[in-house]
Formats: sequence, C-alpha cells, structure tokens
Amino acid sequence: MGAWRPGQLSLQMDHYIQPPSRRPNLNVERANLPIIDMELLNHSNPSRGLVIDNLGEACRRMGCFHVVNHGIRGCVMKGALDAALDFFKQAEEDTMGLMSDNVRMPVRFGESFKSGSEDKVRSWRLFLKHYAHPLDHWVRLWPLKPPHYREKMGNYAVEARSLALKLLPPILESLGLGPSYLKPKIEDGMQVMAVNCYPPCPRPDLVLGIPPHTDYGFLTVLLQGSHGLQLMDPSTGIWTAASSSSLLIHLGDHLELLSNGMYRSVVHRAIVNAEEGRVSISSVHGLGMEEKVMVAEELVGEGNPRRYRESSFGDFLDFLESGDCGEGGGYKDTLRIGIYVKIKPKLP
Ligand SMILES: O=C(O)CCC(=O)C(=O)O
Ligand SMILES: [Fe+2]
Repeated sequence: MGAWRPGQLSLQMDHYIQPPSRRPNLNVERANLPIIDMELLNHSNPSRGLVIDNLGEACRRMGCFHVVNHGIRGCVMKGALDAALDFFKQAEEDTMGLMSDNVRMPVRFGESFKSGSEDKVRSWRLFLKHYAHPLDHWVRLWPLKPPHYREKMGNYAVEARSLALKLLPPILESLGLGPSYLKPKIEDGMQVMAVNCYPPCPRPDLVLGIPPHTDYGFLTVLLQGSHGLQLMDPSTGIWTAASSSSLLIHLGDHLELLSNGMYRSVVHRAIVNAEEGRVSISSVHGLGMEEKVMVAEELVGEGNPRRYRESSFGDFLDFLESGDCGEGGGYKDTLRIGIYVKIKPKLP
C-alpha cells in the first residue's frame, strides 16, 4: 500500500484496545464457502434447478457465498479499489466536511460505526458511506477528490447493483417464492456503499477493524483489496477466514426476516494487520428507505409461525440512532418475535 498517513484515526492506541474476550484470533482456519457460478443460473442451463438448490443451501447454511462469472469486469473492480485507496490517502485534507455521526447523512466519513461516546472502544477503521442508487442523484454528493473517484466508484456501483438484482430472483426462487416476488420494490430499492479502510496497526491482536455484526438490507456484495474478513460459522460459532480472491455475497438481516429465519444473515468482522493497510467495499442492497420488509406469507403456516416483525431500512437507522446497538450488531434480535422486546421510555 506504500507510505501511509494515519488520516483521522486518533493516535491514542488505548481508544482501540478491545477487552480480552473480544480480541480476535488472527490465525483462524480458512472458511470453506460455497461458490456460485452465475452463468449456470441462466434459464438455458438444463441443470439450473440444481444450481438453485445449491444457492438455497448456501443461504441456509452459511448466509454467505462466493460468486464467479458474475459479469463485473476486473478493471472495474480494480478501479473502485484504487479510487477507494486514493480517497483515503488524501482524506486528511478534505473530509472534515463529510465527518458526521448522523447515520442519516447520505454521504458520511468517519471512524467506527458510531463514534458518539468517548468511553466506547473504537474500531481500527476509516470509512466513507454513500448512497449509490439512483446514481445520478447521489453521485453529486460524493467526494470530488481524487478526481477519478466518482467515475470509478460509480462504474463499480452500477455493476454491483446489477449483480445484486440478478442474484435476488434465484434466491427468492430457492425459497419457493416466485422469481418476480417484490420485483418492483427491489428495482426501486436502496443501494448504500461502505468504503472501508483499515490502516496498518502496530497491534492487530488487540483491535478490530469492524466488530462482529450482520449487514442490513437483503444482500451485500463485498469486494476486498486483500484478506482480513472473518466469518462466524453459524453451526459451530467458530470464526473462519474468508478468501479475498473472489467477490463475496452476504445475506443481510432483511433477507433473514423475509425468509422467516430459513436463511440467515452472516455474522462477520474485519481484522487488521501490521504490515499494510487494507480496503474493502460493501455494497448493500435492499428495499426503499421506508418500505417495510415482512415475513413472506408463503413461509408461514402450521408449525411454522411468523418469527420476525416487519422492518424498514429507516427502522434500522432509528435503531442505530437510539445508540443501544453497541457497534451496530444485534439489530435482527430486535426483530425476532418473542425474543426481544425493545422498551422505549414513555415521555411525560
Ligand atoms: O472489510 C470487510 O471485509 C468487511 C466490511 C463490512 O463488514 C461492512 O462494510 O459491513
Ligand atoms: Fe458488514
């Protein structure tokens, strides 16, 4: 990554030191993730049904899989990663205007998930979050420097969205729902990108780049510049290391909700390293801001009660604002019926 300036990360290491129980193991086993070949999902493929079954199995077992033959060109992915890196290298100079703890800002630069309280352990991460769909609306708010940022990140945003829109119908099909289930709402849905940067850290064993969390929305397309992502295996609770060599798809909380818990959003975290910085780009896709996602009626029946209450992206932001989320995790627990009841203090 070359010379690195720490940017806005506070230099006081003790702000970042995790309590012993949350410190990461840096040398976990490799995750053995399913690989979905997008070309095999073409309707002309006679064994498409088998591929859909594999896709369903990947969503049920891990909530995460690699995709290949996804149609996003290598030069577009490299362009986006280069733009991200260039943005963070010069970020010290002109991001002050974008720095905000307000989770409702459509473009926001910062550290940690929500760096409001001083006593909270911070994450070893800088991020730029921006809305990305419809692109011509939001791109005007994206950084102007480096000069190629808007074009390169924009090209990637469009392709990442088209991949997410290609993947959702077969995922819904694998749940037994029609491929055009929610189609118009999905096509009008939101895309939020988190562009992450993890500078080199002298003590990667003591800190986290991002603490354990699940993503919101339906799907995240994750592009990594180098490895550092760890996934929790839901059946064993054991952390595993994801490969960075191909694109990853994470299922988000709203897909878990829609599927009535048949599919699950994957718990993941990012570790950092001492030698070089790392960048990653999460492109999160879901319904519109105030559009409620509900458990699909088709997946509720005798012996299979509704397990989640409805929720929108806006509700998720309310949850983040309410501050009872630690570092962004735990949202889906607030949606489970019968498990968690959020009591809001009544105002006089
Ligand atoms: O950096 C990574 O690999 C993960 C990023 C992530 O989990 C996120 O942006 O939500
Ligand atoms: Fe994430």
